Amino acid sequence: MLSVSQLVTTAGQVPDFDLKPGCCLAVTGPSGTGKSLMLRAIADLDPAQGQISLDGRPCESFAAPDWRRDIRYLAAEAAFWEPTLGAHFSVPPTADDLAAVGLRPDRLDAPILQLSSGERQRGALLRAMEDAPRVLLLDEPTSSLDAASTALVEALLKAFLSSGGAIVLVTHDEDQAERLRTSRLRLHR
Ligand SMILES: Nc1ncnc2c1ncn2[C@@H]1O[C@H](COP(=O)(O)OP(=O)(O)OP(=O)(O)O)[C@@H](O)[C@H]1O
Repeated sequence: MLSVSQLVTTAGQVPDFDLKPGCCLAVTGPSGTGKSLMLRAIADLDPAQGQISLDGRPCESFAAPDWRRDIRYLAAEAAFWEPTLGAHFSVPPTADDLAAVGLRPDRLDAPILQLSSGERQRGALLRAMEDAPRVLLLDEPTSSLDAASTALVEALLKAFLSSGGAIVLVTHDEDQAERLRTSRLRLHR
């Protein structure tokens, strides 16, 4: 489904990989080895050399919004530009959607600045999963979460994989990498 070949970011060369539907590539490695730059390059947010394709179709042949609709990037610190979480969705998430990540319905209408970092992180993940993307590029998606919320998010990600989605997961949590991954990539200095 997602194929990455000869990718070079400003941090260096990324090993080639192919990701099939239902598969999760866990990317680990010391700080500063280019994990985030790799995700940003795949999302076509930063210039990079190399070939990236989806279902055999090269990234360059997609209009940028179409590529980023299919290949959804969630930054380690997600940006918000509307006053409330709910305003970031084209269709507001249902109570069940919110419960899947442990968010109370009233969090949708609270000012962004009144959300905890964990609530913002879970809200940003729900937003990234809106409209059924094909691939999720996740940069430390549970870094602000307690164990219970992390378990909810991991269950949601497993359901996404079961439905045929694919994930590139950057994480410093080796146990999480082992729980979710179908393959591993370790970046070195
Ligand atoms: N836009 C940029 N231009 C040039 N260098 C950058 C840019 N963004 C990050 N870097 C540098 O590239 C290197 C890799 O950064 P990156 O954020 O990808 O690391 P990382 O592996 O994700 O680290 P961490 O685990 O701390 O999040 C770092 O040395 C960083 O300072």
